[in-house]
Amino acid sequence: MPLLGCIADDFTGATDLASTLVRQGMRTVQVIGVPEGPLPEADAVVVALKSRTAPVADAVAWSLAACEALLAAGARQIFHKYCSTFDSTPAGNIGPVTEALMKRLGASLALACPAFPTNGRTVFQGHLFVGQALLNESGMEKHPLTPMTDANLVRVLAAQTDGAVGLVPFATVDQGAVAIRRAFSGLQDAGRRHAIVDAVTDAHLMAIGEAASLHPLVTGGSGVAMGLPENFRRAGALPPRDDAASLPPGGGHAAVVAGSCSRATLGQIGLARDHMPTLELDALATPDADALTAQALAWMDGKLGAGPILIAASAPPDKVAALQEKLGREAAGALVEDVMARVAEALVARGVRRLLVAGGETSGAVVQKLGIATLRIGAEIDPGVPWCFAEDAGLHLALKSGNFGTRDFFVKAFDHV
Ligand SMILES: Nc1ncnc2c1ncn2[C@@H]1O[C@H](COP(=O)(O)OP(=O)(O)O)[C@@H](O)[C@H]1O
Ligand SMILES: O=C(O)[C@@H](O)C(=O)COP(=O)(O)O
Repeated sequence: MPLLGCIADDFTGATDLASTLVRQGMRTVQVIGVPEGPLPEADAVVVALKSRTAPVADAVAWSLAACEALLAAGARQIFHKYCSTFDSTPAGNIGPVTEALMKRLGASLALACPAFPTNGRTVFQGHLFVGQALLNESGMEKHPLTPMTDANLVRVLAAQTDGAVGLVPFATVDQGAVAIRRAFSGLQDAGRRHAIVDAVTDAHLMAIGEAASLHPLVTGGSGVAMGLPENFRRAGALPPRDDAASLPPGGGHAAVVAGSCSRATLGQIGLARDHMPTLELDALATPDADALTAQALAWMDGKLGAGPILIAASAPPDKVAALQEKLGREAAGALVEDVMARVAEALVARGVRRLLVAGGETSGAVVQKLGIATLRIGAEIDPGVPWCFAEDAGLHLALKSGNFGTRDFFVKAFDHV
Protein backbone atom coordinates (compact mmCIF):
# COMPACT_ATOMS: atom_id res chain seq x y z
CA MET A 1 0.00 0.00 0.00
CA PRO A 2 1.65 3.30 -1.04
CA LEU A 3 2.02 6.02 1.58
CA LEU A 4 2.49 8.75 -1.00
CA GLY A 5 0.56 8.83 -4.26
CA CYS A 6 2.02 11.11 -6.93
CA ILE A 7 0.63 12.47 -10.16
CA ALA A 8 3.24 13.92 -12.54
CA ASP A 9 2.33 16.01 -15.57
CA ASP A 10 5.14 14.64 -17.73
CA PHE A 11 7.45 11.66 -17.90
CA THR A 12 10.83 13.27 -17.22
CA GLY A 13 9.25 15.05 -14.27
CA ALA A 14 7.96 11.72 -13.01
CA THR A 15 11.41 10.09 -13.01
CA ASP A 16 12.86 13.24 -11.41
CA LEU A 17 10.31 12.98 -8.60
CA ALA A 18 10.67 9.21 -8.25
CA SER A 19 14.42 9.62 -7.98
CA THR A 20 14.03 12.23 -5.23
CA LEU A 21 11.79 9.89 -3.24
CA VAL A 22 14.21 6.98 -3.70
CA ARG A 23 17.05 9.16 -2.37
CA GLN A 24 14.90 9.98 0.65
CA GLY A 25 14.45 6.29 1.39
CA MET A 26 11.13 5.39 -0.24
CA ARG A 27 10.80 2.35 -2.50
CA THR A 28 9.22 4.04 -5.49
CA VAL A 29 7.68 2.77 -8.73
CA GLN A 30 6.71 4.85 -11.74
CA VAL A 31 3.54 3.80 -13.53
CA ILE A 32 2.92 5.02 -17.08
CA GLY A 33 -0.53 6.51 -17.60
CA VAL A 34 -3.67 6.20 -15.47
CA PRO A 35 -3.31 2.85 -13.68
CA GLU A 36 -5.77 0.22 -14.85
CA GLY A 37 -4.95 -2.77 -12.67
CA PRO A 38 -3.61 -3.18 -9.15
CA LEU A 39 -0.69 -0.89 -8.28
CA PRO A 40 2.78 -2.35 -7.66
CA GLU A 41 3.95 -2.76 -4.07
CA ALA A 42 5.91 0.36 -3.06
CA ASP A 43 6.17 3.16 -0.49
CA ALA A 44 5.44 5.71 -3.21
CA VAL A 45 3.80 5.36 -6.61
CA VAL A 46 4.35 8.03 -9.26
CA VAL A 47 1.76 8.07 -12.03
CA ALA A 48 3.33 9.63 -15.13
CA LEU A 49 0.84 11.49 -17.32
CA LYS A 50 1.43 13.42 -20.52
CA SER A 51 -0.89 16.17 -19.36
CA ARG A 52 1.27 19.30 -19.21
CA THR A 53 0.16 20.59 -22.60
CA ALA A 54 -3.03 18.54 -23.00
CA PRO A 55 -6.41 20.31 -23.21
CA VAL A 56 -7.46 21.38 -19.69
CA ALA A 57 -10.42 18.98 -19.55
CA ASP A 58 -8.22 16.00 -20.42
CA ALA A 59 -5.52 16.99 -17.92
CA VAL A 60 -8.14 17.30 -15.17
CA ALA A 61 -9.89 14.02 -16.06
CA TRP A 62 -6.64 12.00 -16.21
CA SER A 63 -5.33 13.53 -12.98
CA LEU A 64 -8.59 12.77 -11.14
CA ALA A 65 -8.57 9.20 -12.45
CA ALA A 66 -4.97 8.78 -11.30
CA CYS A 67 -5.89 10.25 -7.90
CA GLU A 68 -8.77 7.81 -7.60
CA ALA A 69 -6.49 4.83 -8.30
CA LEU A 70 -3.91 6.05 -5.78
CA LEU A 71 -6.54 6.61 -3.08
CA ALA A 72 -8.08 3.21 -3.76
CA ALA A 73 -4.63 1.66 -3.24
CA GLY A 74 -4.42 3.38 0.15
CA ALA A 75 -2.28 6.48 -0.50
CA ARG A 76 -2.37 8.78 2.52
CA GLN A 77 -1.19 11.95 0.77
CA ILE A 78 -1.32 13.07 -2.87
CA PHE A 79 1.51 14.97 -4.57
CA HIS A 80 0.91 16.88 -7.79
CA LYS A 81 4.24 17.20 -9.63
CA TYR A 82 4.82 19.87 -12.26
CA CYS A 83 7.92 21.45 -13.69
CA SER A 84 10.53 23.30 -11.65
CA THR A 85 10.13 26.05 -14.25
CA PHE A 86 6.33 26.06 -13.70
CA ASP A 87 5.72 25.15 -17.37
CA SER A 88 2.11 25.98 -18.21
CA THR A 89 -0.08 28.24 -20.31
CA PRO A 90 -2.56 30.92 -19.15
CA ALA A 91 -5.26 28.23 -19.42
CA GLY A 92 -3.41 25.73 -17.26
CA ASN A 93 -2.79 23.07 -16.48
CA ILE A 94 -1.29 23.63 -13.03
CA GLY A 95 -4.21 25.70 -11.68
CA PRO A 96 -7.15 23.65 -12.96
CA VAL A 97 -5.61 20.29 -12.02
CA THR A 98 -4.74 21.55 -8.53
CA GLU A 99 -8.28 22.91 -8.05
CA ALA A 100 -9.83 19.61 -9.17
CA LEU A 101 -7.60 17.58 -6.84
CA MET A 102 -8.35 19.97 -3.94
CA LYS A 103 -12.08 19.45 -4.42
CA ARG A 104 -11.69 15.66 -4.57
CA LEU A 105 -9.49 15.58 -1.46
CA GLY A 106 -11.41 18.19 0.52
CA ALA A 107 -8.34 20.43 0.78
CA SER A 108 -8.94 24.09 1.57
CA LEU A 109 -5.39 25.28 0.79
CA ALA A 110 -2.74 23.86 -1.52
CA LEU A 111 0.88 24.94 -1.40
CA ALA A 112 2.72 25.45 -4.68
CA CYS A 113 6.53 25.34 -4.71
CA PRO A 114 8.55 24.54 -7.84
CA ALA A 115 11.94 25.29 -6.21
CA PHE A 116 14.80 22.89 -6.96
CA PRO A 117 17.94 24.60 -5.60
CA THR A 118 20.31 21.78 -6.64
CA ASN A 119 19.38 22.55 -10.25
CA GLY A 120 19.35 26.32 -9.74
CA ARG A 121 15.59 26.87 -9.42
CA THR A 122 14.77 29.10 -6.45
CA VAL A 123 11.68 31.07 -5.47
CA PHE A 124 12.10 34.43 -3.75
CA GLN A 125 9.24 36.87 -3.00
CA GLY A 126 7.12 34.71 -5.27
CA HIS A 127 9.48 35.10 -8.23
CA LEU A 128 11.06 32.06 -9.87
CA PHE A 129 14.75 32.18 -10.74
CA VAL A 130 16.72 29.80 -12.96
CA GLY A 131 20.29 30.25 -11.81
CA GLN A 132 20.70 34.01 -11.50
CA ALA A 133 18.11 34.83 -14.15
CA LEU A 134 14.42 35.45 -13.70
CA LEU A 135 12.34 32.69 -15.31
CA ASN A 136 11.29 34.96 -18.17
CA GLU A 137 14.93 35.74 -19.02
CA SER A 138 16.25 32.19 -18.66
CA GLY A 139 15.53 30.85 -22.13
CA MET A 140 12.19 29.44 -20.93
CA GLU A 141 10.47 32.43 -22.55
CA LYS A 142 11.31 30.68 -25.84
CA HIS A 143 10.05 27.20 -24.92
CA PRO A 144 8.35 25.62 -27.96
CA LEU A 145 5.14 24.63 -26.12
CA THR A 146 5.00 26.50 -22.81
CA PRO A 147 6.83 29.82 -23.15
CA MET A 148 7.18 31.31 -19.66
CA THR A 149 7.09 35.09 -19.97
CA ASP A 150 6.39 36.06 -16.33
CA ALA A 151 8.49 35.10 -13.29
CA ASN A 152 5.86 36.23 -10.75
CA LEU A 153 4.29 32.92 -9.77
CA VAL A 154 1.46 34.48 -7.76
CA ARG A 155 0.36 36.23 -10.96
CA VAL A 156 0.99 33.17 -13.18
CA LEU A 157 -1.04 30.85 -10.96
CA ALA A 158 -3.79 33.43 -10.41
CA ALA A 159 -4.31 33.58 -14.19
CA GLN A 160 -5.05 29.85 -14.21
CA THR A 161 -7.52 29.58 -11.33
CA ASP A 162 -10.50 31.32 -9.72
CA GLY A 163 -9.08 30.44 -6.30
CA ALA A 164 -7.21 33.33 -4.62
CA VAL A 165 -3.42 32.96 -4.51
CA GLY A 166 -1.23 34.10 -1.60
CA LEU A 167 2.48 33.96 -0.76
CA VAL A 168 4.52 32.50 2.08
CA PRO A 169 7.60 34.71 1.79
CA PHE A 170 11.26 33.92 2.41
CA ALA A 171 11.32 35.61 5.83
CA THR A 172 8.66 33.19 7.08
CA VAL A 173 10.04 30.08 5.37
CA ASP A 174 13.47 30.79 6.82
CA GLN A 175 12.01 30.54 10.35
CA GLY A 176 11.09 26.89 9.82
CA ALA A 177 8.14 24.52 9.85
CA VAL A 178 6.15 26.05 12.72
CA ALA A 179 6.19 29.52 11.15
CA ILE A 180 5.29 28.11 7.74
CA ARG A 181 2.37 26.16 9.20
CA ARG A 182 1.16 29.33 10.92
CA ALA A 183 1.40 31.22 7.60
CA PHE A 184 -0.69 28.53 5.87
CA SER A 185 -3.42 28.99 8.52
CA GLY A 186 -3.26 32.77 8.09
CA LEU A 187 -3.66 32.53 4.32
CA GLN A 188 -6.54 30.10 4.71
CA ASP A 189 -8.29 32.47 7.16
CA ALA A 190 -7.79 35.27 4.62
CA GLY A 191 -9.63 33.25 1.98
CA ARG A 192 -6.63 32.11 -0.09
CA ARG A 193 -6.82 28.66 -1.71
CA HIS A 194 -3.27 28.56 -3.07
CA ALA A 195 0.04 29.47 -1.43
CA ILE A 196 3.15 30.06 -3.50
CA VAL A 197 5.97 29.24 -1.10
CA ASP A 198 9.45 30.77 -1.35
CA ALA A 199 12.41 28.39 -1.07
CA VAL A 200 16.08 29.01 -1.72
CA THR A 201 17.77 26.03 -0.04
CA ASP A 202 17.10 22.35 0.57
CA ALA A 203 16.66 23.19 4.26
CA HIS A 204 13.71 25.39 3.26
CA LEU A 205 12.24 22.49 1.25
CA MET A 206 12.57 20.12 4.22
CA ALA A 207 10.83 22.65 6.46
CA ILE A 208 8.00 23.15 3.95
CA GLY A 209 7.56 19.37 3.68
CA GLU A 210 7.33 19.11 7.47
CA ALA A 211 4.80 21.96 7.62
CA ALA A 212 2.65 20.13 5.05
CA SER A 213 2.57 16.81 6.89
CA LEU A 214 -1.22 16.97 7.33
CA HIS A 215 -2.04 18.45 3.91
CA PRO A 216 -4.03 15.97 1.81
CA LEU A 217 -2.48 17.56 -1.30
CA VAL A 218 0.97 19.03 -1.91
CA THR A 219 1.98 20.52 -5.27
CA GLY A 220 5.32 21.47 -6.73
CA GLY A 221 8.55 20.39 -8.34
CA SER A 222 10.46 17.35 -7.14
CA GLY A 223 12.36 19.51 -4.63
CA VAL A 224 9.51 20.08 -2.22
CA ALA A 225 8.75 16.34 -2.19
CA MET A 226 12.12 15.93 -0.48
CA GLY A 227 10.60 16.76 2.91
CA LEU A 228 7.62 14.39 2.71
CA PRO A 229 9.19 10.94 3.35
CA GLU A 230 10.50 12.13 6.73
CA ASN A 231 6.90 12.82 7.84
CA PHE A 232 6.02 9.16 7.25
CA ARG A 233 9.20 8.00 9.01
CA ARG A 234 8.41 10.25 11.97
CA ALA A 235 4.95 8.68 12.15
CA GLY A 236 6.50 5.18 12.14
CA ALA A 237 4.95 4.28 8.77
CA LEU A 238 8.16 4.11 6.71
CA PRO A 239 10.85 1.59 7.70
CA PRO A 240 14.53 2.16 6.83
CA ARG A 241 15.34 1.13 3.22
CA ASP A 242 18.85 0.50 1.92
CA ASP A 243 18.33 -1.16 -1.49
CA ALA A 244 16.15 1.48 -3.06
CA ALA A 245 18.26 2.26 -6.17
CA SER A 246 19.56 -1.05 -7.55
CA LEU A 247 18.81 -2.01 -11.17
CA PRO A 248 19.95 -5.01 -13.24
CA PRO A 249 23.17 -4.39 -15.22
CA GLY A 250 22.70 -2.78 -18.66
CA GLY A 251 23.75 -4.23 -22.01
CA GLY A 252 22.91 -4.03 -25.71
CA HIS A 253 23.26 -1.11 -28.09
CA ALA A 254 23.06 2.47 -26.80
CA ALA A 255 21.36 5.51 -28.30
CA VAL A 256 20.21 9.04 -27.54
CA VAL A 257 17.02 10.53 -28.97
CA ALA A 258 16.66 14.30 -28.46
CA GLY A 259 13.54 16.38 -29.06
CA SER A 260 14.17 19.08 -26.47
CA CYS A 261 15.11 22.52 -27.78
CA SER A 262 16.29 23.90 -24.43
CA ARG A 263 19.60 25.73 -24.10
CA ALA A 264 20.97 22.83 -22.04
CA THR A 265 20.04 20.17 -24.59
CA LEU A 266 21.40 22.21 -27.52
CA GLY A 267 24.70 22.50 -25.64
CA GLN A 268 24.74 18.75 -24.89
CA ILE A 269 24.17 17.96 -28.58
CA GLY A 270 26.96 20.37 -29.52
CA LEU A 271 29.43 18.46 -27.34
CA ALA A 272 28.15 14.98 -28.24
CA ARG A 273 28.71 15.63 -31.99
CA ASP A 274 32.46 15.19 -31.38
CA HIS A 275 31.99 11.95 -29.44
CA MET A 276 29.36 9.84 -31.20
CA PRO A 277 27.75 9.40 -34.62
CA THR A 278 25.10 12.14 -34.73
CA LEU A 279 22.16 12.75 -37.03
CA GLU A 280 20.44 16.11 -36.80
CA LEU A 281 17.07 15.99 -38.48
CA ASP A 282 15.88 19.26 -40.01
CA ALA A 283 12.13 19.39 -39.45
CA LEU A 284 11.91 22.84 -41.03
CA ALA A 285 13.47 21.66 -44.30
CA THR A 286 11.40 18.45 -44.29
CA PRO A 287 8.15 19.07 -42.38
CA ASP A 288 6.91 15.56 -43.04
CA ALA A 289 6.91 12.83 -40.39
CA ASP A 290 7.22 9.89 -42.78
CA ALA A 291 10.10 11.45 -44.68
CA LEU A 292 12.00 12.45 -41.50
CA THR A 293 11.53 8.99 -40.01
CA ALA A 294 12.76 7.40 -43.24
CA GLN A 295 15.88 9.61 -43.14
CA ALA A 296 16.62 8.46 -39.61
CA LEU A 297 16.04 4.79 -40.37
CA ALA A 298 18.29 4.90 -43.42
CA TRP A 299 21.02 6.62 -41.38
CA MET A 300 20.96 4.33 -38.31
CA ASP A 301 21.69 1.10 -40.20
CA GLY A 302 25.32 0.20 -39.72
CA LYS A 303 25.83 2.82 -37.00
CA LEU A 304 24.81 0.72 -34.00
CA GLY A 305 27.28 -1.38 -32.07
CA ALA A 306 30.47 0.57 -31.48
CA GLY A 307 29.08 2.99 -28.90
CA PRO A 308 26.14 5.30 -28.40
CA ILE A 309 24.61 7.14 -31.36
CA LEU A 310 22.54 10.33 -31.27
CA ILE A 311 19.50 11.32 -33.31
CA ALA A 312 18.19 14.83 -32.65
CA ALA A 313 15.41 17.00 -34.00
CA SER A 314 16.28 19.84 -31.64
CA ALA A 315 16.64 23.29 -33.14
CA PRO A 316 17.35 26.85 -31.94
CA PRO A 317 14.43 29.23 -31.23
CA ASP A 318 14.37 30.88 -34.68
CA LYS A 319 14.01 27.55 -36.50
CA VAL A 320 11.41 26.32 -34.00
CA ALA A 321 9.44 29.55 -34.51
CA ALA A 322 9.65 29.18 -38.30
CA LEU A 323 8.26 25.63 -38.21
CA GLN A 324 5.51 26.72 -35.80
CA GLU A 325 4.58 29.55 -38.15
CA LYS A 326 4.25 27.06 -40.96
CA LEU A 327 2.31 24.34 -39.07
CA GLY A 328 1.02 25.86 -35.83
CA ARG A 329 2.61 25.43 -32.37
CA GLU A 330 0.89 22.18 -31.41
CA ALA A 331 1.10 20.54 -34.82
CA ALA A 332 4.84 21.30 -35.06
CA GLY A 333 5.46 19.73 -31.64
CA ALA A 334 3.28 16.74 -32.41
CA LEU A 335 4.99 16.12 -35.74
CA VAL A 336 8.45 16.02 -34.20
CA GLU A 337 7.25 13.93 -31.24
CA ASP A 338 5.77 11.40 -33.66
CA VAL A 339 9.07 11.17 -35.55
CA MET A 340 11.14 10.74 -32.38
CA ALA A 341 8.78 8.06 -31.05
CA ARG A 342 9.03 6.10 -34.30
CA VAL A 343 12.81 6.53 -34.34
CA ALA A 344 13.01 5.18 -30.77
CA GLU A 345 10.83 2.22 -31.71
CA ALA A 346 13.12 1.44 -34.64
CA LEU A 347 16.22 1.71 -32.44
CA VAL A 348 14.78 -0.74 -29.92
CA ALA A 349 13.78 -3.10 -32.75
CA ARG A 350 17.46 -3.02 -33.84
CA GLY A 351 18.77 -4.05 -30.43
CA VAL A 352 19.11 -0.80 -28.49
CA ARG A 353 18.68 -1.66 -24.81
CA ARG A 354 20.08 1.54 -23.26
CA LEU A 355 18.08 4.52 -24.47
CA LEU A 356 18.42 8.12 -23.35
CA VAL A 357 15.60 10.48 -24.32
CA ALA A 358 15.98 14.27 -23.99
CA GLY A 359 12.80 16.27 -23.50
CA GLY A 360 9.68 15.82 -21.40
CA GLU A 361 7.06 15.73 -24.15
CA THR A 362 9.48 13.77 -26.30
CA SER A 363 9.93 11.22 -23.51
CA GLY A 364 6.17 10.92 -23.17
CA ALA A 365 5.79 10.18 -26.87
CA VAL A 366 8.64 7.64 -26.83
CA VAL A 367 7.56 5.78 -23.69
CA GLN A 368 3.94 5.58 -24.91
CA LYS A 369 5.09 4.30 -28.32
CA LEU A 370 7.22 1.61 -26.67
CA GLY A 371 4.18 0.49 -24.65
CA ILE A 372 6.07 0.58 -21.36
CA ALA A 373 3.86 0.08 -18.28
CA THR A 374 6.16 0.62 -15.30
CA LEU A 375 9.67 1.87 -14.57
CA ARG A 376 11.98 0.95 -11.72
CA ILE A 377 14.19 3.83 -10.64
CA GLY A 378 17.97 3.51 -10.35
CA ALA A 379 20.89 5.78 -9.56
CA GLU A 380 21.06 9.35 -10.86
CA ILE A 381 23.36 10.41 -13.69
CA ASP A 382 22.91 14.07 -12.74
CA PRO A 383 20.42 15.61 -10.29
CA GLY A 384 16.88 14.79 -11.42
CA VAL A 385 17.85 12.26 -14.12
CA PRO A 386 18.09 8.62 -13.02
CA TRP A 387 18.57 5.55 -15.15
CA CYS A 388 15.35 3.54 -15.04
CA PHE A 389 14.53 -0.04 -16.00
CA ALA A 390 11.46 -1.09 -17.97
CA GLU A 391 11.09 -4.72 -16.94
CA ASP A 392 8.50 -5.57 -19.60
CA ALA A 393 10.74 -4.31 -22.43
CA GLY A 394 14.09 -5.31 -20.88
CA LEU A 395 15.17 -1.73 -21.53
CA HIS A 396 17.25 0.77 -19.55
CA LEU A 397 15.85 4.25 -20.07
CA ALA A 398 16.97 7.70 -18.96
CA LEU A 399 14.40 10.45 -19.46
CA LYS A 400 16.21 13.76 -19.33
CA SER A 401 14.37 16.97 -18.68
CA GLY A 402 15.34 19.41 -21.41
CA ASN A 403 16.97 21.75 -18.94
CA PHE A 404 18.84 19.24 -16.80
CA GLY A 405 22.31 17.75 -17.00
CA THR A 406 25.88 18.93 -17.52
CA ARG A 407 27.19 19.66 -21.02
CA ASP A 408 28.79 16.20 -21.32
CA PHE A 409 25.60 14.47 -20.19
CA PHE A 410 25.04 12.36 -23.34
CA VAL A 411 28.61 11.10 -23.22
CA LYS A 412 28.91 10.31 -19.51
CA ALA A 413 25.39 8.84 -19.12
CA PHE A 414 26.45 5.49 -20.58
CA ASP A 415 29.29 5.11 -18.06
CA HIS A 416 26.54 4.72 -15.46
CA VAL A 417 24.72 1.71 -16.96
N1 LIG B 1 12.93 21.49 -34.74
C1 LIG B 1 11.79 21.62 -34.04
N2 LIG B 1 10.84 22.51 -34.41
C2 LIG B 1 9.69 22.63 -33.69
N3 LIG B 1 9.40 21.91 -32.59
C3 LIG B 1 10.32 21.01 -32.19
C4 LIG B 1 11.55 20.83 -32.88
N4 LIG B 1 12.27 19.87 -32.25
C5 LIG B 1 11.53 19.48 -31.21
N5 LIG B 1 10.35 20.14 -31.16
C6 LIG B 1 9.25 20.00 -30.17
O1 LIG B 1 9.54 20.82 -29.06
C7 LIG B 1 8.94 20.24 -27.90
C8 LIG B 1 10.02 20.13 -26.84
O2 LIG B 1 9.41 19.79 -25.63
P1 LIG B 1 10.03 18.71 -24.66
O3 LIG B 1 10.28 17.43 -25.35
O4 LIG B 1 9.13 18.68 -23.47
O5 LIG B 1 11.42 19.34 -24.26
P2 LIG B 1 11.82 20.08 -22.88
O6 LIG B 1 12.10 19.01 -21.90
O7 LIG B 1 13.00 20.89 -23.23
O8 LIG B 1 10.63 20.89 -22.43
C9 LIG B 1 8.41 18.87 -28.33
O9 LIG B 1 7.02 18.94 -28.56
C10 LIG B 1 9.16 18.61 -29.62
O10 LIG B 1 8.47 17.75 -30.50
O1 LIG C 1 10.87 19.79 -12.52
C1 LIG C 1 11.57 19.70 -13.52
O2 LIG C 1 12.25 20.64 -13.97
C2 LIG C 1 11.55 18.41 -14.28
O3 LIG C 1 11.24 17.34 -13.46
C3 LIG C 1 10.52 18.47 -15.35
O4 LIG C 1 9.34 18.44 -15.11
C4 LIG C 1 11.07 18.58 -16.66
O5 LIG C 1 10.19 18.89 -17.73
P1 LIG C 1 10.84 19.06 -19.18
O6 LIG C 1 11.82 20.20 -19.09
O7 LIG C 1 9.70 19.33 -20.11
O8 LIG C 1 11.51 17.78 -19.49
